Amino acid sequence: MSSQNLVTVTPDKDNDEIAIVTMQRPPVNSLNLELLQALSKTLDELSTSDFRAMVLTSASPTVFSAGLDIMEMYKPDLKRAEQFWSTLQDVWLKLFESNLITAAAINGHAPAGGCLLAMSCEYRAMVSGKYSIGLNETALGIVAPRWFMDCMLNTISQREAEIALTTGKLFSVEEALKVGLIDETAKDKEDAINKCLGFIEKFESIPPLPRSMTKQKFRANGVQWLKANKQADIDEFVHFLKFPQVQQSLEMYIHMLKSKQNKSE
Ligand SMILES: CCCCC/C=C\C/C=C\C/C=C/C(=O)SCCNC(=O)CCNC(=O)[C@H](O)C(C)(C)COP(=O)(O)OP(=O)(O)OC[C@H]1O[C@@H](n2cnc3c(N)ncnc32)[C@H](O)[C@@H]1OP(=O)(O)O
Repeated sequence: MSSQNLVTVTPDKDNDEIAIVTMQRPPVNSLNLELLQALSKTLDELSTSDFRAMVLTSASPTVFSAGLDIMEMYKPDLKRAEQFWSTLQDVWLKLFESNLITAAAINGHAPAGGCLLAMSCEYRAMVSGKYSIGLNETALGIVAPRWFMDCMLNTISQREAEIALTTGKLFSVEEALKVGLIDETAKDKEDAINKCLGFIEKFESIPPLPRSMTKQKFRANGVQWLKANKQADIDEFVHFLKFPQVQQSLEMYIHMLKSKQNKSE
């Protein structure tokens, strides 16, 4: 699949100022360099378009996004790893600071980088079911970067965030609702999108510029840190990948994912 097809943008059927942005990298929308590049390009295009709002969702029936593609971190080509991390930073900055009204229709699992994308939006409706969402990096033997943490702190309390991150917690849909990691539950993807549209409607009579400026002021802290430390953050990521213990943890995690599959056959 060419990178052009990894993300689709379609106007909402009832309101052509709202973009439905769909990630479609089977099987689980894991965020590899190409999907991140497609997201980055889409966010650029949206920022200069007539769309005033977007709903981020996934074409998978059970997974919003499985987070970063682990294969981008396991025994990586270091030049590509730099480009990968830099593109992830750009996607986060563009989405978190977007002038558009942003909402996530979370139609399935959203671990780690998947949770980051959802938290970067202003509103989250998640389909009920046996899905999970959270920053589970420590469970993989890796450390969520500071700006992942800042993003979670923009969503739930510091105490909940610290416990969740140190334990690598993946919240069930009910737990996520209780701590405020999601705003609403939905019965299916269509319902989740409709709930996001309901959130977007609240801004019908609010002028866009003061709205987006207010949002950006609320979000300035985490953003300023990353903008000032972009290269240092890339260097730290690449350095981190060189640790044998990190590679070992990733290898074990990949085996675990594969054996999980064998068990259910
Ligand atoms: C201070 C130092 C700072 C420096 C920073 C350094 C490091 C930190 C770096 C980054 C932070 C990391 C962020 C991340 O996002 S890491 C990724 C975390 N993701 C996960 O843990 C999710 C793993 N996946 C799952 O749990 C499940 O797949 C699922 C999402 C619940 C879906 O389950 P389902 O049963 O539907 O699918 P399968 O498990 O059978 O998967 C199908 C297929 O996809 C492969 N796969 C799944 N997830 C990933 C992934 N994240 N990356 C790559 N591949 C993935 C899986 O292995 C199967 O592959 P197969 O070939 O066997 O079909």
